[in-house]
Amino acid sequence: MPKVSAARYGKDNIRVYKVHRDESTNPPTHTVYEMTVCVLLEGEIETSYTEADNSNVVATDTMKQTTYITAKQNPVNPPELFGAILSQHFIDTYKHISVAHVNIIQHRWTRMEVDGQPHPHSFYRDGAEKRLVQADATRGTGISIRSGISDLLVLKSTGSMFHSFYRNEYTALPETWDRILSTSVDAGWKWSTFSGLEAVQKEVTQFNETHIKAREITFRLFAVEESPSVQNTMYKMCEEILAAQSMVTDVDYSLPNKHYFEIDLSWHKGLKNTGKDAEVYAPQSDPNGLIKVTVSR
Ligand SMILES: O=c1[nH]c(=O)c2[nH]c(=O)[nH]c2[nH]1
Repeated sequence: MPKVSAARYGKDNIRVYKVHRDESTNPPTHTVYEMTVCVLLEGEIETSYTEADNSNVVATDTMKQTTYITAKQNPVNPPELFGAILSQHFIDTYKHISVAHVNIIQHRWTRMEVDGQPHPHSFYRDGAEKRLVQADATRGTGISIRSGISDLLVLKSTGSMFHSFYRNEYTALPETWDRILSTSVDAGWKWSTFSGLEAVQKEVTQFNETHIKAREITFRLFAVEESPSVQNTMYKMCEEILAAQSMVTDVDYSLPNKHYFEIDLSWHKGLKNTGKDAEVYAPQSDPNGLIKVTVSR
């Protein structure tokens, strides 16, 4: 007899925008937030699959409406707090729901500078980088949160090496002591499980601080390190984030190695464009290296 061994369902791609208006300035200063939310619920929902029993189905439309109402009635910044409030709501409200998974992708709206002044209500998208939160409320356990960043595209034009790697008859790659290093940063830091919403609220200032710190560590080590490999540089980033925030138990990075190939132009009038003479390179779309790590305390 087959049985449901895992099931969750919900609403994905719930797009939410919220404005905060500070009326104490003239004109009022607006701060805007935009996010894409996914809510997935688990619990005693098997019979909706096996017996067409919808009596235990919280409609995915209800999840969307709940997301809007929760955003209206609560802060959406930091997104970790909003995710915790929203996920806790579902297990508090529905006794047959045991786990609520809330995923938040926060998009960038950076304030414009106009005539050297921060503009009160105009913003621009300064890149594809996203701030991420996965907040999961589990009945009887608490709220687990992973914060992160993704799609942060970076490049350094020197200060990266890759040599002394394993060589055999399948190895074509030459060693290099000076290469271009480019990646799209996807990083996360998992917080030790919060006992409940109050525990999240108590630490609310830590989330934005740690986001800023993790980003700063990523930038600084990427830039300053004489990188011997993607592996070693990402490990050092993890170590520093763990050292910077005692409530973080695990840090993970997933880094594509976006290759830039030298182009030999010597066939054209002996043009020198390799080694120390290399100036024009061919950026590669694919294939790319992909290096992942999780470092735990
Ligand atoms: O930093 C790197 N790590 C690798 O594992 C690898 N493999 C490769 O071909 N180039 C690189 N670079």
